[in-house]
Amino acid sequence: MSNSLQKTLVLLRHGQSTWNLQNRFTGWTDVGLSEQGHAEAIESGRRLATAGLRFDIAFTSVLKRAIKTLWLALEEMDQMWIPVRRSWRLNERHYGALQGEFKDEMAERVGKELVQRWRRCFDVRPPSLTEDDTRFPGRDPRYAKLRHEQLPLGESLKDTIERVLPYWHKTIVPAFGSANRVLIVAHGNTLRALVKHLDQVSDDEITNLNIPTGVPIIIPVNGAIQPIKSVREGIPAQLEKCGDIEP
Ligand SMILES: O=C(O)[C@H](O)COP(=O)(O)O
Repeated sequence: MSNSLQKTLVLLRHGQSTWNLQNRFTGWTDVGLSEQGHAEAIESGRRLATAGLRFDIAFTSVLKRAIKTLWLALEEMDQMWIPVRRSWRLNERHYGALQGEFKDEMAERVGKELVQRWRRCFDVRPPSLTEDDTRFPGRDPRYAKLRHEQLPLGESLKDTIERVLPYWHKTIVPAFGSANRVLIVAHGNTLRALVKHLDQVSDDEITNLNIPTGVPIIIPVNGAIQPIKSVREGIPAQLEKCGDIEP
């Protein structure tokens, strides 16, 4: 590995999932990729290979839509051999009792404005699960090592940031010590959390940011693992605002 290489972080949201396609709140529900999502993942690998990027390590969540996207992208780059680390801390934001609900049906029930607030406002939590709910993560063996207080019942973006950033600081940033190119394949809201941190986006402004599925965001970083230019410039512009009524 040459140390003269520009250190680069790439963020990639998983390809479209079957529940993105059905427009359902997903969160920690472990759904697979749709046919389109599968194609998006392969295309993301193609784009990264065309950009000449070779990775030293990859990070992902413990949810298969992200893991499969990573596999497909690495396969396309012929880099399936690189080390991969998975963590629950990169999981999508937990959507509480909304998980499984259809977003448009929910908007008819409670109003589009509230649905949009749940989805995009910085510190608005979705309605909570209870621990006897089958969707409670404490019932899932992959979370058996989490402390009770780490098991979410429903998270705001603020809560999500609070569990993503310790992983960023303790595990991902140190990985750059021996790696020049680091790939993170994660989820819409965990990537919003990272972009908020990297670009120092205000709590208010972050409500405008949406991360598209399957589009790699290429971020050259300096020695302190800070972006050399604005991360948001590399992300297609979005019109959503906190509380806005979506079309
Ligand atoms: O968990 C979900 O429903 C999606 O992955 C992200 O949904 P959002 O765009 O409504 O936050």
